[in-house]
Amino acid sequence: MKFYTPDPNSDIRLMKAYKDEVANVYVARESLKFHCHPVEKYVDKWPTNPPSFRKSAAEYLTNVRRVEITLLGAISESLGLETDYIEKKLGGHYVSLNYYGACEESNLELTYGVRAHTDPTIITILLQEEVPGLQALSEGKWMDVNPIPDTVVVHVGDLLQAISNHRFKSLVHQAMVNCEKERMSIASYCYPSSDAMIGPPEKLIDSDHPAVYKDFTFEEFSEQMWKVIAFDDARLNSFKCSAA
Ligand SMILES: O=C(O)CCC(=O)C(=O)O
Ligand SMILES: [Fe+2]
Repeated sequence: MKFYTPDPNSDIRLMKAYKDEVANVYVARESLKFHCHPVEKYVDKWPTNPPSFRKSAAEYLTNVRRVEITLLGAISESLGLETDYIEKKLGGHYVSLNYYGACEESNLELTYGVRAHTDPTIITILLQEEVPGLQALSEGKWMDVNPIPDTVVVHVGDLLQAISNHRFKSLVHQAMVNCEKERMSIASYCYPSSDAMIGPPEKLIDSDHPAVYKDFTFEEFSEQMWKVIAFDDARLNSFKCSAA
């Protein structure tokens, strides 16, 4: 338990399952979250048990970063922007190793892995092992996103929604638990640097697409996130052009 800390700014943090007394649900996820870019800066803080952990994590996370940059290049181009438009905004990278224990049948109805949310990221790359549990909201209905071997899932996060002036919408998703098998996943959260300007570029604003958001920095967004406890893109509301 040496990684357990209530400090949200810690470079590495173990988070336990908890009961949400207000909603009367149990959130079963246990996760180890840590900063991972650049790897050399943070690797000394990572677990040493099992002994292969640091090497395997460094290799995986370096490759994930490469995939992210390629994807962000393709996303930028699809928006008619320079290939490196989003890459230039990149800053940190945070990872969450998620563990969901199998649930007792009598508790299943009131137990979630993770409740419905969007990610406060540009994109998230999720690797699931073979046990299903991820669901995405599509046209008002929950859809299972079952694992496919050697395949990652890419979530659009709130910040890509803002940068793209709503051409991309952040994905509402949740993780369910089951009574038979524990489940694990690795979520890699891709963040801008604190001074990066988020908000739509001129090219994405016209009379058919008025600017949805003002310019704001990732630092301002992060401050806001601690003030408004929202689980979805309501985190962006105070940056809307129509906001008072
Ligand atoms: O474990 C999953 O399938 C989802 C995890 C997730 O949504 C997250 O870490 O943000
Ligand atoms: Fe998520």
